[in-house]
Amino acid sequence: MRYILVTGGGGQLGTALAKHVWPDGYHVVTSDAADLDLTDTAAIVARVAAGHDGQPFAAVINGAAYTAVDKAEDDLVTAWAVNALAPAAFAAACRAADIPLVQVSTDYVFPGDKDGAWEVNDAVAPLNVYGASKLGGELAVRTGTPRHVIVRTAWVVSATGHNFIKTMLRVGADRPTLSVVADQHGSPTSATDLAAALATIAVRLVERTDAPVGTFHFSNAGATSWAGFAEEIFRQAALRGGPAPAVQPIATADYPTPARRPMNSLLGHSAIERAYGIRPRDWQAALSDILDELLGVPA
Ligand SMILES: NC(=O)C1=CN([C@@H]2O[C@H](COP(=O)(O)OP(=O)(O)OC[C@H]3O[C@@H](n4cnc5c(N)ncnc54)[C@H](OP(=O)(O)O)[C@@H]3O)[C@@H](O)[C@H]2O)C=CC1
Ligand SMILES: Cc1cn([C@H]2C[C@H](O)[C@@H](COP(=O)(O)OP(=O)(O)O[C@H]3O[C@@H](C)C(=O)[C@@H](O)[C@H]3O)O2)c(=O)[nH]c1=O
Ligand SMILES: [Mg+2]
Repeated sequence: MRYILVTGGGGQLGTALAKHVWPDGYHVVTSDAADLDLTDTAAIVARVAAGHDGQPFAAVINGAAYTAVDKAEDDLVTAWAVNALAPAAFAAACRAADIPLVQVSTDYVFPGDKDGAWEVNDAVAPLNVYGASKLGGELAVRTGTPRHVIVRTAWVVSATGHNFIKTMLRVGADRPTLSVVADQHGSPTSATDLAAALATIAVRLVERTDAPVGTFHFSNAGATSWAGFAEEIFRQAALRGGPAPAVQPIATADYPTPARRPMNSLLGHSAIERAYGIRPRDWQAALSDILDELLGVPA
């Protein structure tokens, strides 16, 4: 049996990685905050070294993070502990055990001032504490262990956990109109699709010493704004008897938040397709699967 340690077992991605159908012989071992506190670097190193059921881990996927973007502005130390120092501990432990590490990062490492999609070698310049702390995690992994893959993703959504779809459905049930920013652009990502991509990468890293390493981007295909995303959520929700409030497009300036966010965080997929043959499906199709789970299949 090949055991893969997955952190953030209670989060969107960790849940999807546990549900993913892995190849025969692979088994996911999840950890959550209750059994492995990621602010405790010694505990991280010990956990990776301990392996599972008398065997060393075959790989680690660090799916946990401090993801509360606005709260991070006032909680710098915890954000950096979880998003930067914990990945450093995973890198050190994976290097010592000679096993691959898959680290998940974010579109928020980019400043958002590009016209087209961000490619993997574009210059990073985070606008907020969350993005800066995630960049710290990238640097720790990139310099800490050679057998690593960093996958930047964006706008992660699923039927479980906290995310934009669930917020829109909850708030949309109570209000006739929702104001949503229309000038921030990006690509929504199904946690299920992301999990499948990460599983492909992890298996290849485990089985082939010549598997591509480095930094890649994964999101669902296509681009939208948060307002465009909200409109499509409600269009598809209405087909399932869900809420259908009007979406009022607004400017970022009219929706003040503690953290600044990138105006364009669209991610380019050419690197992950070239290295791993991964081609994401459209975000609207991924959304449809999530709404099937949340609201039922349309009549
Ligand atoms: N959500 C998004 O829109 C995006 C996410 N990403 C990245 O994707 C990855 C997965 O995100 P996602 O699944 O959405 O995140 P979630 O917020 O759904 O889950 C994060 C998980 O991290 C755990 N965690 C947080 N702090 C600690 C800690 N101190 N010790 C142990 N566990 C901790 C949480 O546990 P608990 O709940 O128990 O605190 C939770 O299970 C992360 O690396 C994130 O940065 C990238 C781009 C977009
Ligand atoms: C709820 C709500 C949000 N918004 C805006 C705020 C923000 O610009 C945008 C999305 O809101 P969220 O709270 O989901 O944004 P946020 O938590 O910043 O989402 C980010 O999370 C981190 C973890 C990432 O890595 C990013 O890829 C991204 O997904 O929509 C509205 O305009 N109207 C609303 O009613
Ligand atoms: Mg959020």
